[in-house]
Amino acid sequence: MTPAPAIAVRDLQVRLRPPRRPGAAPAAILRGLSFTAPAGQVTAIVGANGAGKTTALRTIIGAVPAAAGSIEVMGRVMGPADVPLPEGVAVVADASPYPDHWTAHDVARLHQACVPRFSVRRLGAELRAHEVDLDTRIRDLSRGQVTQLLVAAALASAPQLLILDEPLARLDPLAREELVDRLRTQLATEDTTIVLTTHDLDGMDRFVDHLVVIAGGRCVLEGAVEDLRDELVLVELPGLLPSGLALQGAERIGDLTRGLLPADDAAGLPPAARLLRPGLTDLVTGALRHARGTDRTDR
Ligand SMILES: Nc1ncnc2c1ncn2[C@@H]1O[C@H](COP(=O)(O)OP(=O)(O)OP(=O)(O)O)[C@@H](O)[C@H]1O
Repeated sequence: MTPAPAIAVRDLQVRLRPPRRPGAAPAAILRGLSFTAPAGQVTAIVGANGAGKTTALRTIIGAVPAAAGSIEVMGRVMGPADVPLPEGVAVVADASPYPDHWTAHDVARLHQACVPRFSVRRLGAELRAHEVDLDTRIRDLSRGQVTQLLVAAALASAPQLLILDEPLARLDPLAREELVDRLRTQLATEDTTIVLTTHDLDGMDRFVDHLVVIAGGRCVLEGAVEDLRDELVLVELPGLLPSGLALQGAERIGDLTRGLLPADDAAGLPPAARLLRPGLTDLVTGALRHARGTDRTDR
């Protein structure tokens, strides 16, 4: 049974005026985006650069106004008025929201004043584990260390729902692996729902439960990863595609044509076809290529 959604977004429309062009008409950034993030699971929101992932997260947390649609976070209907996020939601933005002359001690004081479950001890332990100095001003930390500070502050809030925008982008490979492990532990020990945007799917197959692929401000693929891997097969065929056969997100790799097909349609494939279980990256790249209409079958 699918768990109740921690986040439910329906037909979300966002229009934004291009920055530094006050006279320009607002452009449609989200165009009817719908998806859910099941409670107690890890949802990854992925898509091409500029697809609208950050805008979606910023709209969900109330930082960007929606032109239409509905958002529910842990059962609370958000917007259009200034509805605060429910208690128990922590957000790791893609940049520091704190004044850059602050240190980790200032961040701790702020959270202590506003978040009932915040643990200063946990913040300190998290930062010391990653060798981030608590007395250094934010402007003197590296970008990766700032990410560590934002993640540590979020984890020290003992959140029920943790929303992270591109948390892996600025981390070195080891720190990235460690963060995925920390989030896994958080999920296992505190049953925290995790929703993150990322471009980095390497090693995420066994971490991500629910996948949301966004292209052009809409969701083009959504589902439980294991269900999607059952419902779609990755087909590899030598040579060109036989006429009448269309693979989703098809690409040519050397002499092979490779793409996704609903598992129910696999019976009609030529005998030379190899059928594989798609990984997370196959699902995402296939969906994005298909959404772009750049399926390459004839070269
Ligand atoms: N404040 C803003 N005002 C106007 N347009 C914006 C604003 N923020 C983002 N956009 C535009 O909205 C579109 C989506 O941007 P967004 O940052 O949501 O994409 P993204 O999927 O997170 O991209 P990336 O993977 O590169 O981080 C882009 O075309 C961007 O230029």
